[in-house]
Amino acid sequence: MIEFRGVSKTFPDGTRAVVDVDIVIPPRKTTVFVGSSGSGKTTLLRMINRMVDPTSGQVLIDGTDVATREPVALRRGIGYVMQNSGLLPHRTVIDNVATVPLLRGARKRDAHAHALELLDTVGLDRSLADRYPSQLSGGQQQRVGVARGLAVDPNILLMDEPFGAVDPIVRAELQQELLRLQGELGKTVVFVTHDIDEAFLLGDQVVIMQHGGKISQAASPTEILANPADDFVAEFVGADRGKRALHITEVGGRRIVLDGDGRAAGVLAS
Ligand SMILES: Nc1ncnc2c1ncn2[C@@H]1O[C@H](COP(=O)(O)OP(=O)(O)OP(=O)(O)O)[C@@H](O)[C@H]1O
Repeated sequence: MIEFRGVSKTFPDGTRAVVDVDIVIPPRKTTVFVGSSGSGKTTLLRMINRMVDPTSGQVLIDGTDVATREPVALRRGIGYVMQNSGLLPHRTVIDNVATVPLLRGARKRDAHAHALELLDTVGLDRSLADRYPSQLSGGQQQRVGVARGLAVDPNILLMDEPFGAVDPIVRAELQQELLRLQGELGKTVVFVTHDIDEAFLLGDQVVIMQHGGKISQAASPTEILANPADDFVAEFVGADRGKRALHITEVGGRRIVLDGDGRAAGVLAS
């Protein structure tokens, strides 16, 4: 479990990125931070692995304040996937995936064997292992990024707009793939997006951030759609447009919430 207790972040130039955030992120579920540009989503995410430290308040992982953890060691135990994959351009796919395990002292042969398995896990052909990132499509690069994030077998996987830079069809594929993976792996996933449809599709818990780094609502997609906390949320999720008359359908054993246009708005926990 990850817990934010009264967390604020003011950058040295005076920008108040996050203001007094209290939130519990349950284990083995996907929590999505969604909001417009500059609402503090990335800052909040980065406080989990100490890429950013709060100005006040605490971030706890399983009851331990991350401020007491050595940042590099902390980061090596938490998967991190970012937009544009963040792959090292001069290293092959397999070396990119194996980077952190090798830094942690794994033997090269073991790290590579595990990296190949991870390519299977994220749906990539092993024949791509010796390519360089520039020789892959955008969607393939993102899959390598996810494989790299999983390479240390983390309990927590942080994903910062991981599908933001790919076209809509590939994006939909990657979203489905993440739902499948999460069904198998059951990580604590914290995901940042500015796309409310993506948030509702992927999130067990959706955290709606408003400009100025405050949380407007944190709840399941269905709760948010049924009972938006305020006018900001209602407008942000489109509830005011009457488009989201919800109904539920079953696809592949999962209960999917559809909006008035028949678009997937969320998946109900079974
Ligand atoms: N290092 C920094 N120094 C000063 N201000 C910063 C710094 N990093 C972020 N900010 C500011 O803090 C606010 C929140 O930024 P953050 O990146 O967390 O937002 P976001 O919701 O993730 O936005 P986006 O969707 O555009 O990535 C913004 O106003 C941003 O300009």
